[in-house]
Amino acid sequence: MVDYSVNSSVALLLVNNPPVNALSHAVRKGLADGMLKATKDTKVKAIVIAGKGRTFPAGADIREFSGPGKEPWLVPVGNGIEASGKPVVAAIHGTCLGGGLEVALFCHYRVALKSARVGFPEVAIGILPGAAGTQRLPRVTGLPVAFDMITSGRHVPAEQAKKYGIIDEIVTGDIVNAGIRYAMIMVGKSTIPRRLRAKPVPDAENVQKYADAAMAHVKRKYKGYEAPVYCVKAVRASAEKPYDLGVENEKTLFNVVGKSGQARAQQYAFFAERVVGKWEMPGGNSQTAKPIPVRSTAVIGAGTMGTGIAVCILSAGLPCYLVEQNQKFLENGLKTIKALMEGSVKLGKISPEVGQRAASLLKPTMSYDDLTGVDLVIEAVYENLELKKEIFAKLDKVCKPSTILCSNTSSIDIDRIAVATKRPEKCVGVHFFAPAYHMKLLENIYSTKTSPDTAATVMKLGKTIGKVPILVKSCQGFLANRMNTPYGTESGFLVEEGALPWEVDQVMEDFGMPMGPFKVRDLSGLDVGSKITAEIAKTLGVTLTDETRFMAGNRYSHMNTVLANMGRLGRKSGKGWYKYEKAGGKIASIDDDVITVLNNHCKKLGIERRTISSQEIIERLMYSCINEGFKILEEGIAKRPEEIDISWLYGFTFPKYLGGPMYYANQVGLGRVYDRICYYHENFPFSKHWVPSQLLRRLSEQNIPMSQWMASPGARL
Ligand SMILES: CCCCCCCCCCCCCC(=O)CC(=O)SCCNC(=O)CCNC(=O)[C@H](O)C(C)(C)COP(=O)(O)OP(=O)(O)OC[C@H]1O[C@@H](n2cnc3c(N)ncnc32)[C@H](O)[C@@H]1OP(=O)(O)O
Ligand SMILES: NC(=O)C1=CN([C@@H]2O[C@H](COP(=O)(O)OP(=O)(O)OC[C@H]3O[C@@H](n4cnc5c(N)ncnc54)[C@H](O)[C@@H]3O)[C@@H](O)[C@H]2O)C=CC1
Repeated sequence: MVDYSVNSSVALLLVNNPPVNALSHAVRKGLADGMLKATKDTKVKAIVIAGKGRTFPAGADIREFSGPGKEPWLVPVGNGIEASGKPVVAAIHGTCLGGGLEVALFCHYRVALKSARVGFPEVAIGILPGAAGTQRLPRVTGLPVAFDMITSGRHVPAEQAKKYGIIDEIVTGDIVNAGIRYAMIMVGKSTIPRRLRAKPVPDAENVQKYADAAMAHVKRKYKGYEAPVYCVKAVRASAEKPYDLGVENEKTLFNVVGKSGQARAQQYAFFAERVVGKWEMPGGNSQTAKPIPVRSTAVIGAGTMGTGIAVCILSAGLPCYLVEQNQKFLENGLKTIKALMEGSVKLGKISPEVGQRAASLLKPTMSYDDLTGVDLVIEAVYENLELKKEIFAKLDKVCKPSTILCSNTSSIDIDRIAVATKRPEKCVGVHFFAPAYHMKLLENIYSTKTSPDTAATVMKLGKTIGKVPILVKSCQGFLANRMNTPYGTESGFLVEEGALPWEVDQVMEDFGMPMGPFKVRDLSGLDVGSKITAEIAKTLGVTLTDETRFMAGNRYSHMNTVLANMGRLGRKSGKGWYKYEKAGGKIASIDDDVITVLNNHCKKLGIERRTISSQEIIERLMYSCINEGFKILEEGIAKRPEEIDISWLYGFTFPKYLGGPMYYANQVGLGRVYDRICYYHENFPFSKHWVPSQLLRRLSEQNIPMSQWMASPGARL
């Protein structure tokens, strides 16, 4: 795991643990043994630590965190490195993260390729740097940078890291050779002044000010997450305690936060994100399918979604046609894209060069004939099957035979659109989430005819444009919207039965959702929901009135439309489920008028309002969705619970510290969740979403935890 060699007078400790050279037990042992050997060998005058293959160690082996762990721990290994009288150089390429950066900070010198990145991403997996990183980084960078890097987990490019003092020199060429050259220059120099443990933390007297600011920041930005709070406490101690006590304190904090449910959930989410990249569908999978190269693209429709999607594509440096039917909409769309790109540059999401290049990559047009040569088209016009079919038929005629035709439809079965073409195998759904330039989920949808190569192409495109792509089978609403539907429906029923909108919102925000369901409705507009309901009613032949309580035998709440009909459209009209400081305002406050409307509505319907507990609110909103999630698995719409959890984490900003709704269900206990679903089914027989999933029933009755079920696909159904 650590290859040892001596090159003239320099010993090389080359970590060899693909793919990311994680600091597993064998690597730690290899480093300790290598240091011992190099120290004893009188011919060795300096030592280089580097990584073989793609990277310097990218951190501890996260999989080891679920076991008891084994000595040697990283701190004693690091102490051995630091105590060496022979200069030790970390030669860094790729990603030097977490424990990897801690190893580098134990070394006396650090050189890096310009393309390398360093960072402490532990906070993202619910822990803190536990091998003295919280004590050593502040001694190099000072407190503000250390607080920022450790609580954000951001990866810092090598040149920036050099400015912070983390990297001593940017080198070129082969990293091992560059490390050895640098080490030879350091031969004979005392290592004592390079030992970070003995250095003071700069500006330590102002620790209170920096720590308070950091704590206020993390409590606001990472509300509900425990790890950032622990990170602040650990870094703070670096300025308040002698080095060894600071390290002890870090260990104590690490042991608490590292054993928390949040850490386990966040580590599950880390691996779930990687699992969904290994997709499978009838006829192929991520290993066997071949994506076609995408060098040019087009987006049809310059509305809300089309412009957002174009921004994603342009930010990745890909050329993009933007096609509209209406000149004014096209001009407005271009203005939106320009503003969004400028905003991305300002926020540092893209470089100014990429921002400038976008102008030449974007090709607005009103003519489909320009699209002959593009590799991939994304349609984002109104949600209307006939219109989408018309566009797909047109694209099928003008585009070259290899062009992949994608639809951003939020609900229409892809098969129903693909029939309009002679290339159904090249038709696929690519469902972005609003705002498309911001939300990380890309829900790719295969139809009965989509080929694995087409699926591979959109999965790869997702990664290229910085999204987390998942692949699911087509059905009405697909995975994300279908599963999320009971969340909205049940919140509507809860306010009819006695809860107040702000009570429901508060409970769900305390649960961890960034915004309660009624604030979300106000944000997207009550008219939007009301129009969708009206469309469904039309299809079902139902005439909606204020007294309507059922649609096609299913319970229904008309309250949203009642408010929308009063002109209460949400934020945009200054009133909705809440009232706002002005039309377009953002500050929501409780509105007594809504209570009056609700009371009148309930009186009309003969509903006696009652007190509803927080527990019931969470169960009704979450368990109804979880039940649907199990049906989605039963039907093979998603292959694994990980696809479901990722869709909620990145499509609906479900808190990562709960892992995702399916992981959460497993934590609650599938038996309990199933029993409560049965209870609600008995009490609310007219809501289809409470009909218990058969898969959940089986897992619950046989007492099979989801983790076991996930690990043995053969046991599925
Ligand atoms: C209280 C608990 C008791 C526990 C006892 C043990 C105590 C030990 C004390 C430890 C004290 C030290 C503390 C410490 O050092 C903390 C850490 O270092 S935590 C880890 C920090 N590092 C990270 O979080 C990096 C995570 N990885 C990434 O961000 C990306 O993988 C990376 C940027 C490195 C590369 O990205 P990319 O090229 O896109 O590749 P993939 O992401 O697809 O990864 C490829 C492959 O590698 C697997 N993998 C990646 N990182 C790790 C890792 N750190 N451990 C294990 N495995 C890792 C990844 O899952 C992929 O494999 P698949 O098989 O494909 O899933
Ligand atoms: N708005 C949202 O939050 C989300 C919407 N979607 C889906 O994305 C699609 C687009 O939705 P929005 O962007 O919200 O709609 P939108 O109404 O903002 O924009 C649609 C645009 O398409 C243009 N258009 C219509 N016919 C056209 C044609 N024949 N050729 C070229 N352009 C044409 C219109 O002029 C309009 O500018 C829909 O299918 C919707 O269901 C998906 C995810 C989220």
